[in-house]
Formats: sequence, C-alpha cells, structure tokens
Amino acid sequence: MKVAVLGATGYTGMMLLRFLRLHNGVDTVIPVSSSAAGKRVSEVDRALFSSLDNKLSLTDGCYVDLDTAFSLRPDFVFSALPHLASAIACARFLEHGKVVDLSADFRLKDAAVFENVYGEEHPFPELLSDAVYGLAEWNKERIKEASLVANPGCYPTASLLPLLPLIKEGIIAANVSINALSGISGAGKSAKVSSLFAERTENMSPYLPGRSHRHLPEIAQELREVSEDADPVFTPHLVPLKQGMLVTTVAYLMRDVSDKDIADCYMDYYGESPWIRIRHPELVETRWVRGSNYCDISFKNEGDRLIIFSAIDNLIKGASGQAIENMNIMNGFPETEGLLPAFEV
Ligand SMILES: NC(=O)C1=CN([C@@H]2O[C@H](COP(=O)(O)OP(=O)(O)OC[C@H]3O[C@@H](n4cnc5c(N)ncnc54)[C@H](OP(=O)(O)O)[C@@H]3O)[C@@H](O)[C@H]2O)C=CC1
Ligand SMILES: CC(=O)N[C@@H](CCC(=O)OP(=O)(O)O)C(=O)O
Repeated sequence: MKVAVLGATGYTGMMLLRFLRLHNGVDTVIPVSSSAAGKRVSEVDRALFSSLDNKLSLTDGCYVDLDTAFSLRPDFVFSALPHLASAIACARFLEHGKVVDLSADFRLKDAAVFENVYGEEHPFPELLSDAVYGLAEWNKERIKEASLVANPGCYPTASLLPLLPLIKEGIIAANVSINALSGISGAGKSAKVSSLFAERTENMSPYLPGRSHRHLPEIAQELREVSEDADPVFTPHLVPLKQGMLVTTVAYLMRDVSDKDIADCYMDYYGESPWIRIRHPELVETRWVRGSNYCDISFKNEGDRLIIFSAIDNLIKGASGQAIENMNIMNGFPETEGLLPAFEV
C-alpha cells in the first residue's frame, strides 16, 4: 500500500512514521508537512535515521506538501492535522482511498453537537453518518467495511474500553465519575505557555472540569450506544509526564457480583484482543504501557461500588497505535502488524 501521513512532523504524525517503517503491508510512505516540505525526514526525526528511507522513494526521502501528496494518489491516508484543517483534507483524500482521521472532526455523529463543542460549523456534515467511530475492539465489524474511520480521542479510549462491557451487561450504572490524568504530549507539539517545562514540572492540575472538556460529549455519545441513561462526569488533569494516561472511574454496582464475574465479563469482550490486558488483582501503572499499544485494565470491587482503573499511552493506544490498528482492520492485516516493538517520542 501507498500510505500518506498528513501532519507528519507533529507528535502523532511522527509516531505514525515510526510504526509504518516496520509495517509489512506498506511499501510506500508519503510524509506530508506544511512546515517541513522539501526537508529530509531522517534529518527532522533523528530517531528514524535512515530506517524509513526505503519506503520514501516517491518523495526522495523528503516531506512533501498537501497538493504534491494528493497528486501521488495514496491508497490510504492518516490525517494527524488539527481539528477542522483535518476534515477538509480528509474529504479531499477520500476521493482516492480510505482515511483514518486522528482529529475529532468525524467522531461526533451530530453536526449541531460538533458546532456547539468545537465552535465552528462542520464543513462536511454529510460525511458524519459514513464515518465509523474507530474504537478498534468495540466496532471491528463496522471498521472492516469503512472508508472513513474517526480515531477516538485519548481520554475517550482510556475511559470507554473498561466501561462499555460492564455498562452493557448491566453490572454497573451508567452515571459514572471519570477522573483522568494525562501526559503533556496530549496537548500536541505547538508552542503554548501552558505546556512549558517551568509550568508543568513538579505540578499537577485539573482543567476544564464538569461539562467543559470537549471529550465529555464524545464519551457520553459512545456510552449511550450501550445505555441511554449514560450521564458521565469527566475530570481531566495534567501531570508532569511526557507520554501516558491513567483513568480512575467510580461506578455504582447494579447487582451483587464477584471479582471473577467482573473479570469474566472483560474476558468475554476482550479475551481475543491482543491489546487489552486485564491486570486484576494487580493495579495498573502507566510505565507498563508506555511506548506500547496496550490498554491495561484493573478494578477494586467494594460490594456496592466499583473502582475501575485503566492505563494507556496517549500517543499510541490513544492516537497513532490505534490508528494503525484501524488501518490493519480496514485492510485485512493482522491486528498487531507494524505495532511491535514500541516507541517513545
Ligand atoms: N497528542 C495526542 O495525545 C492526541 C492527539 N490527537 C489529535 O491528533 C491530531 C494531531 O495531534 P498532535 O500530533 O498531537 O498535534 P501536533 O500539534 O503535535 O501536530 C499537528 C501537526 O499538524 C500540522 N499543522 C498544524 N497546524 C496546521 C494547520 N493550521 N493546517 C495544516 N496543518 C497544520 C503541523 O505539521 P506539519 O507542519 O508537518 O504540517 C503540526 O505539527 C490533532 O487533531 C489532535 O487533536 C488525538 C488523540 C491524542
Ligand atoms: C493534555 C491535553 O491537552 N490533552 C488534550 C486532549 C488530547 C487530544 O488531542 O484529543 P483530541 O484528539 O480530541 O483533540 C486536551 O485536553 O485537549
């Protein structure tokens, strides 16, 4: 396959290039950048050195601009652009092939909700019903048939994976309280005061609590697929890590269940998944998933309440790794293809 990566110098774009160099189903990579067009990829991302060069023959080892990439007619495109810029580029490239969008542009099903959350009219509302929400373990059959996959946000991925089976099976109530801790790379590579080392080191803080964060409507939308009563509380926090995400969710148990019942429920849904590890009775830690596509899940059963823990790497299972997983599902490759070994930015 001939695969283009839009936004290839950003954090998630860089990570995609690192995965694609080892992917056996991809022989040609087209790295697309507005800021680095004409520069050599191996000189910008020194971790790659020359290891991707054999797949960069179409662009002479260099990044190209969007128009050049379009003229090279990629079969498959990852868009790792900011919101709105991404929707416009995705709509264009869908003419040639399949697309996985890492931005939030096609995640919300309702254009009015999108406008309310992102503050702008959706440029392609007619594509929203075609887009499949790419929570890979949950929507696999629909992802197989999709041309446009909306890769989930990092907070929604880490929150939804442990909750969906338990809510669907009526084990926990859907009015959950989700507390999430994110590494700073979740804010992207662009310079902002709030991401400075001096602002973030030795410091932790909640931000956009209550109904303020744009991931709350995304999480609520997907929980409502399994329970129409879903009414989550979502509180994100920034912690001084480069990569990583830890989510602790408190839920009310709906019936008397043993630890084994809960573990069995997870195994029924995720027993075949190469990327979900049920860690119970151990708890989870971000260091055990860092640089990998794993989502680790654990829980503490209090009889009336359940405390649920999940850990991912925000840049991998929360973005580029899940995007590769979606490409694998869309094209009939093994789900693990290209995803081992793991990397850090
Ligand atoms: N960071 C994370 O943990 C996650 C990010 N996402 C989403 O993935 C997408 C990429 O995120 P991330 O890699 O962190 O972002 P970055 O800010 O690190 O990179 C985005 C890249 O897009 C390009 N770009 C920036 N502004 C524009 C613009 N106005 N028009 C066109 N291109 C532009 C730039 O690359 P170039 O100069 O090479 O064109 C930039 O490096 C975003 O939509 C983000 O919300 C989703 C889940 C998790
Ligand atoms: C730490 C941090 O800033 N995280 C980002 C979320 C990560 C992300 O990029 O999510 P989207 O793809 O939905 O934009 C935030 O809170 O906005």
